[in-house]
Amino acid sequence: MAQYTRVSGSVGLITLQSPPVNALSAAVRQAIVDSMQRALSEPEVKSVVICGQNGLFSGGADIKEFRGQMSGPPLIPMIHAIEASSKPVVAAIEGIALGGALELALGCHYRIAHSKARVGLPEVTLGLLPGAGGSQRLPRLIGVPAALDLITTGRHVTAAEALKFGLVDQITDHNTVNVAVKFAQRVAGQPLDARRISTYPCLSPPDVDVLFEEVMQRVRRTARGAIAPIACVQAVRAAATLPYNQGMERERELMATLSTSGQTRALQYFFFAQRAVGRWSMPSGARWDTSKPRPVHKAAVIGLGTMGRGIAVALAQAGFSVVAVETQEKQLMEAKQAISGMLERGAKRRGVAPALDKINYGCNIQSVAHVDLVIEAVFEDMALKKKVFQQLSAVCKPGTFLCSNTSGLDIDQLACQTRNPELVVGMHFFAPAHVMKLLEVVYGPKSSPLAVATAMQLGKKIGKVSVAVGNCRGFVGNRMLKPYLEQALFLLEEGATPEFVDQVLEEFGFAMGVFRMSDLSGLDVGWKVRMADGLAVPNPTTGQATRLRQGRRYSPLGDLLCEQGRFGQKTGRGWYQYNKPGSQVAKPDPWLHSFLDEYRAWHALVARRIDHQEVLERCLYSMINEGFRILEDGIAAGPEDIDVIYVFGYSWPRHRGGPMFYATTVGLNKVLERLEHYHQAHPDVPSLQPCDLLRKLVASGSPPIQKWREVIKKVRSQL
Ligand SMILES: CC(C)(COP(=O)(O)OP(=O)(O)OC[C@H]1O[C@@H](n2cnc3c(N)ncnc32)[C@H](O)[C@@H]1OP(=O)(O)O)[C@@H](O)C(=O)NCCC(=O)NCCSC(=O)C[C@@H](O)CCCCCCCCCCCCC(=O)O
Repeated sequence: MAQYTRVSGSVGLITLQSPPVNALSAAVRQAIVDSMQRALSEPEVKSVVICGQNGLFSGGADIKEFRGQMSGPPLIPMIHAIEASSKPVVAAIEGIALGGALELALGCHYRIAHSKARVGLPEVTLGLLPGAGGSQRLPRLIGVPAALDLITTGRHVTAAEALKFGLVDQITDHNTVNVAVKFAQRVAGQPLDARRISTYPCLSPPDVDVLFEEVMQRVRRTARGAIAPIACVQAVRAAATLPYNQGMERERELMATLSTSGQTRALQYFFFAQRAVGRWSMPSGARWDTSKPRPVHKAAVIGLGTMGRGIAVALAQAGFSVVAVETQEKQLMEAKQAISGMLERGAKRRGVAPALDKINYGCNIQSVAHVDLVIEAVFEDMALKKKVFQQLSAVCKPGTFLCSNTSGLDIDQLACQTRNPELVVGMHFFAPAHVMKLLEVVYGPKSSPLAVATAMQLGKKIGKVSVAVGNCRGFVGNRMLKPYLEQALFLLEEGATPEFVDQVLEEFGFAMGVFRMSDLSGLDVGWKVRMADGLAVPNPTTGQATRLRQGRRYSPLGDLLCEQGRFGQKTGRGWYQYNKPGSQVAKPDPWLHSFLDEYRAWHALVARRIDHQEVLERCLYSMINEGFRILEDGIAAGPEDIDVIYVFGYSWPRHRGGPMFYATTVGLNKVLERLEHYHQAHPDVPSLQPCDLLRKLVASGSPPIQKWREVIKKVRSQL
């Protein structure tokens, strides 16, 4: 757990040993305490170095331990004892020093980092604050503004940036432990009073109150209801205004609130969920650890509209050679210009050279003959996509993976157009594709584990969080979006306004309510799909029949707006009005309110008062219910997959863990009971009918989310 050795005659070397990230578990903390005692008691030892094994200092407190009763020596007194030591202690930071690990390093008298190391206090991302003295020592060491930045964002900084801040004393390109040992020998016997950070005054800028006010306002604006960023500001404020001991007391109080909050439980769940989705499996039994990906060197993108452009940029920025194809010369030139601009802006932001030479442009599909993988991103039209897949199958070299960026069409139908259907998968990016982190990798019944593994690995290489999902209409994300959108429309019919529904959803934590989001994406997208499905029909017969289609309740409100040319932001009118087409500032539209009044009158609907609770329950529980159906159908392997898709692709507030985790915080029995209630009131809305898996989970005592897979297995084996 930590090895103690004496090196170079007079240096006690404590090596943290707890794979994979040397987290500061109870056993590691005990070993540090024991090793420090030994180092202090051995007269030959004049100084101490703390490092981590395998080139990695430590990933901080062991997050798994937060779930249960804490045992072993607590971090705070351990770090105080190190700081109070009469012999100098040097932290040798390789790889990472995050959270509690950086707090440990701040308790040391000196910090030496490898040039490639990264340090940070990411506790805020787990719904916590640096609760082992980090919120009090960091501002004393690097000043209030820099500490506020690091602690409220949780961002990792490079060794070079850490040196600039004065967070580390030295950086090296050589063996960090050797450098630290030599350094420790040099400083042995020197006075330590000036090296104990807790004794430093906290130097604040003269306008510190204004600074805290500004930061607090920014944090409140961006936190979307998360409490940890606010507590982080309060803790740093305590460092700036109180003596160290009182600041520590404030840190403890704030930490006590955060560590017992539902938000930290959600964020810790999400931390592990993000990692769990990499361990994908398919119903065939194929898995991440038994399926080897094939290397991709050269990729192609077919269709250079908004999505294709973003995908080409994401690939080129990650170092892939890209062939970008658009069949019309004029569109190709426009796309080339747009892509070059995106690459240049991205490169400027990251301080690197733009990867312009990574992309070759072509008008002819023949130009993709030699690539390893193609991503088709043409219009969302099955006939067109089928044609492209036939052409690709004829043109590409044997073994080329053929992927579609469809957002919900049947992957199997595309695979059937090719000679090698096992090489076909969906790669569903989210707009803007070079920015959004999510990638749904969609396997059809014929997709091989090799194709899935290759797409998953490619996703990782271009910086995406990739989730493997099965093939069905809308896959996971868009399939769950359907009942959510549908409920929002029904609520308008029954008396709500777009502003009210959006306000409730934004207060819940979504970056954008459903109507603002629809205006941004374009109302015509869904309209075209509904027309293709025979749902949206021009001039339907009047009366009740227009609100009942294919045997279920249907709201034509979206279709009616589209018939008026109101496609959202791009036309300057949608659920809201905008100053001009393309503007992003949504304003309530009196025209829309009269339109809703007329619509209700026409259909003899009496507007009623709808409250916050009903908006949340109907929109979210119908979506969650669909999530349970997706699990039941085996489209997602586990609830973590759904939650990761929703946080990264649909702006679900991370501090609520994702829709399936949220259901556990509400209580599965409550979700079931409310769905039953709403289904009784709206029997013609099938998405409100609670699904079997939800009933089974409630009947089995609502097990914790980590145990759902066992129940899902049982339910699926009974089908
Ligand atoms: C470290 C990483 C950057 C590595 O990334 P990489 O991509 O290489 O690998 P993975 O992310 O896949 O990780 C590999 C593997 O390791 C697991 N793991 C990673 N970090 C941890 C960890 N810290 N703990 C446990 N496990 C970890 C990970 O899950 C993977 O395994 P899996 O099986 O899931 O595949 C990257 O992993 C990373 O960023 N890690 C997280 C780093 C982090 O966030 N660290 C901060 C942790 S929180 C912390 O340190 C808190 C401190 O401030 C101390 C708080 C002290 C509390 C004191 C109590 C105060 C009192 C309050 C209560 C008072 C009550 C009262 O008074 O009444």
